[in-house]
Amino acid sequence: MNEVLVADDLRKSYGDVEALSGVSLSVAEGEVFGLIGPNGAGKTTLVRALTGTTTPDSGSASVLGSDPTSVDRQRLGLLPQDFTPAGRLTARELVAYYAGLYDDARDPDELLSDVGLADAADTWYENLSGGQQRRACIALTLANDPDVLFLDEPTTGIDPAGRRSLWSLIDDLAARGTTVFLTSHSMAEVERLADRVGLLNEGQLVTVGHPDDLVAEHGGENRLVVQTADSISLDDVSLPASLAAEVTAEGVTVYGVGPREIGTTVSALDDAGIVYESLVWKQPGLEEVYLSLTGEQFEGARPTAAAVAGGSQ
Ligand SMILES: Nc1ncnc2c1ncn2[C@@H]1O[C@H](COP(=O)(O)OP(=O)(O)OP(=O)(O)O)[C@@H](O)[C@H]1O
Repeated sequence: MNEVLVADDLRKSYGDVEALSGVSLSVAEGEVFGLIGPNGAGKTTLVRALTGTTTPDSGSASVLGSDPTSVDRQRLGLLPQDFTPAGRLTARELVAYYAGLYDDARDPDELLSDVGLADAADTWYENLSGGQQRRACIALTLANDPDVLFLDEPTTGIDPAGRRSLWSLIDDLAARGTTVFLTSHSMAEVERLADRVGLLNEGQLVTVGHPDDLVAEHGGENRLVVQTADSISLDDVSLPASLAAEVTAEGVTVYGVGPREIGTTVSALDDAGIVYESLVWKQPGLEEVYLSLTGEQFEGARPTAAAVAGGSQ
């Protein structure tokens, strides 16, 4: 594996706040690595340590085999979370300005077209919508056709269609060998883009893995969420032994329901005379992984045995 990014026991404190408490990871060439975690978990601090914009208290980092402060800037792209360029330049002028900082840069109009801003090339940055501004910022980070791209919450404020087109752009970049280090609060974004995901919580990397593997390991069970008009009792519901059900404020949730058990479960509810308004089958995703590993509660976690009516044999 050709390691492009390496963090080794990185620690960084701001006064009493320990933003990074010994983070180690490595990212391979061409990989899209998604970093998730609650507000204040240390994601931006980690990006800053990897890009040489902050100095860790201890530990080490390397990018493309060099210290982040001495790596060839021509090969890196960085979109910070709170980046605001000059407002009284048009989108084209802005991109051309940033392209001018590099020996070898891409064509500004091509960059604007890549991020879906070809029609807004002559609009002042300050007159672009919030989502268009973010897209213009992404175009700037691509001016030098970087080998490694850091995107700190790239699609915040971008509408769903714009977000999807940027996801395709990131896919294309990764397919061409660009290594992408992405932070995001959108689980859908990370699930869609990342080859591997790291969950940072209180300065520590709690888990790292392929999204599917993390979901299988930490995501909990499939469940059938049943909404009923009236409150119900589970006394007469005869479920297969592998399933468990819980009465909720909305009706009943049945846990452990695989695709093959949906029919049996619905029949058991019908046989017990339960009248439902809606039935939704839910599979766990990265959101469930996130919530369970950060210790937050979420609807759909199988409750403790005492609160659950188990199935019959
Ligand atoms: N320059 C700084 N001075 C003081 N404290 C800081 C500084 N930068 C970060 N912190 C603190 O370090 C912790 C981690 O912050 P960081 O911005 O890395 O988190 P984050 O995971 O990126 O959060 P968010 O999702 O809200 O962007 C927070 O408690 C933050 O207040």
